Amino acid sequence: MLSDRIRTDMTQLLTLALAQINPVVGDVEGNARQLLEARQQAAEQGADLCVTGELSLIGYPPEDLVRKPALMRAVASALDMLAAATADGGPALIVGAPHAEGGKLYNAAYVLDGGHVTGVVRKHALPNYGVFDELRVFDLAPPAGPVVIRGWRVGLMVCEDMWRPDSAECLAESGAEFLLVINGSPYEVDKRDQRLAHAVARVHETGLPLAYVNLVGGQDELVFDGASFVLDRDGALKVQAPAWISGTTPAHIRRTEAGEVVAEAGPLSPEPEVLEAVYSAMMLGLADYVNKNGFPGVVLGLSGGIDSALSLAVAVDALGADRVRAVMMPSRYTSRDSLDDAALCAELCGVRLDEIPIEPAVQAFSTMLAPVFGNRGPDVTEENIQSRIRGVILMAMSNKFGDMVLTTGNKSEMSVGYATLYGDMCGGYSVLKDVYKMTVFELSRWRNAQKPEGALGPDGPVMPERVIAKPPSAELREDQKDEDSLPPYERLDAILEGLVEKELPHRVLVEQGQDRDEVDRIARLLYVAEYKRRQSPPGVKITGRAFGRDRRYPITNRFRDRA
Ligand SMILES: Nc1ncnc2c1ncn2[C@@H]1O[C@H](COP(=O)(O)OP(=O)(O)OC[C@H]2O[C@@H]([n+]3cccc(C(=O)O)c3)[C@H](O)[C@@H]2O)[C@@H](O)[C@H]1O
Ligand SMILES: Nc1ncnc2c1ncn2[C@@H]1O[C@H](COP(=O)(O)OP(=O)(O)OP(=O)(O)O)[C@@H](O)[C@H]1O
Ligand SMILES: NC(=O)CC[C@H](N)C(=O)O
Repeated sequence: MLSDRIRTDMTQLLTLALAQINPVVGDVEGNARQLLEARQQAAEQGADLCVTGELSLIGYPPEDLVRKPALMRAVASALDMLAAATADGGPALIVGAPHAEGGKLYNAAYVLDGGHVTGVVRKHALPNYGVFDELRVFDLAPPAGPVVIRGWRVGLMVCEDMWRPDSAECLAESGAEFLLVINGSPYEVDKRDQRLAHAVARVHETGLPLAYVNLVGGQDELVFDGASFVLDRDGALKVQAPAWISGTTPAHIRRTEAGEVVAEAGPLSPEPEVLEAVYSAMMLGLADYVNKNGFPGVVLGLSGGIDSALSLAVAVDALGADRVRAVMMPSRYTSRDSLDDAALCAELCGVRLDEIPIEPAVQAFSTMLAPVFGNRGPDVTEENIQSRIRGVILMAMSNKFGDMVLTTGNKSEMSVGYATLYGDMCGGYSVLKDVYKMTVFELSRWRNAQKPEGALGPDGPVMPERVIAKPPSAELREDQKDEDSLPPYERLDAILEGLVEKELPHRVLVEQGQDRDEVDRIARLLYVAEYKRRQSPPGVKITGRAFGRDRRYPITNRFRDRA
């Protein structure tokens, strides 16, 4: 190790390994093994310092788990083991872990080197907005000075610390040579631009290079996209690690003869385009949910419609065709086209398709309920019974074979409550929950034209063109079309975009060309459907206003926006 240090000092070069690991929340031993593997890779790349993401030892976000004394005991023994492992002369290791001190609990970065803990930096800025609730479980620490690692004064920060100026300012004033940020930053559309904007601002304020290391992988609704990077002291992007995959990317920080510290050019992975990123988030979110929770695979209802066709494609790409099974459950309203389209989707994706007609169950319920319903005519009750029968069948398949039910509702439907409680809403997880119907069309066209990196599904199309082109229908009554109950999806999604994503007053939407009555009606449906959303399964967060933690409204709520 001594010879390594001398080499580093002589060349004035610090080699970092930006290690994107995929921890499982609560699996301290398994995560510690991943940290050792990352450090091994870093050693093979000749790194002096292996850097991992925020709370890499316990997974992020740990929520109330972090307050369990038994978890903290497991953390302490894992840190002892990891510190001891650094006595071998290999790279120093930065691990994200909770840190208890003076009766308080901090979200911290540990520096392990030469067999010891050589530094602990506590997070100063705790995010408490959107999906984050860190003030609930962690205490705030004052901004800190740099930590010395292998003769370098490193400005170490934890995630949100980079999103405000004070930590970086304090580090620069107290002599940091470069900024190093460990992150648990979940993906959302445009998130990369947000991160870069904050990182560039910190670089410009301090004149220091900045290295940013993120986690990768799915944790319930959140998906961490990796995409770690390094900026030079002028804000130029010098290293870009790949999005969506675990692995270790080398980066070099150099002291020049003029006494400046610069980031050297290294690997630059291309930035995925928006649809590819959204699709990758859905794949990784589902794969990690299913695998980390120990399901053999998933089962879903395949109707011949676009939502279940796209959900099937994502599942096959994420898990492989042999871990996905589909069920067509025709009723008297199911068209020949729907039967054919479902069969074609299953064939294109290479999955097993079972057919279970629901008519016998529909008849049985009709007979059973007739004495109570008396002479009341058919209405939405009978529509929902069909949807619920399908839910019962899928849950029975899940119970019998162990596969998790993949629910298929999209954000447009979940916004206005166009789904049946305990019917098509039943299931364990959803990949479309946070994408509007118009995006479902775009994603389907996109996936038919290309296969994303890492996908396990077919090279060619995943659904016949007709599934994308035909008018959406729930087929719960004769000739039913979604547009009988809802505005066309172009209009519906534009209104929802305004109401949900941008929280615009109705007046502004009307100024943008929307119809006042339609906006008021959709807003009412949005408020009224809150009860359904509270009972809906979790699903991949894609937008900045995912239903659930990002957007919290009361269920019991008489407010109506008149502005
Ligand atoms: N505030 C509240 N808190 C708790 N529970 C509340 C509630 N308000 C109603 N409820 C309960 O919810 C029930 C109504 O909800 P629910 O039974 O789901 O039924 P509902 O929302 O009335 O009907 C479902 C709608 O979704 C459409 N759909 C169904 C299936 C698939 C698709 C599709 O295209 O994907 C569309 C269907 O055509 C129909 O228009 C009430 O009878 C009541 O029991
Ligand atoms: N005939 C069917 N066979 C199998 N599953 C069905 C059938 N009809 C509906 N489902 C399941 O219920 C979900 C809701 O479907 P529905 O057809 O009512 O509306 P949708 O939101 O337009 O969905 P899709 O575009 O998949 O048809 C479907 O995605 C599917 O999982
Ligand atoms: N874990 C964090 O502190 C994350 C918060 C930060 N704003 C982000 O999304 O990247």
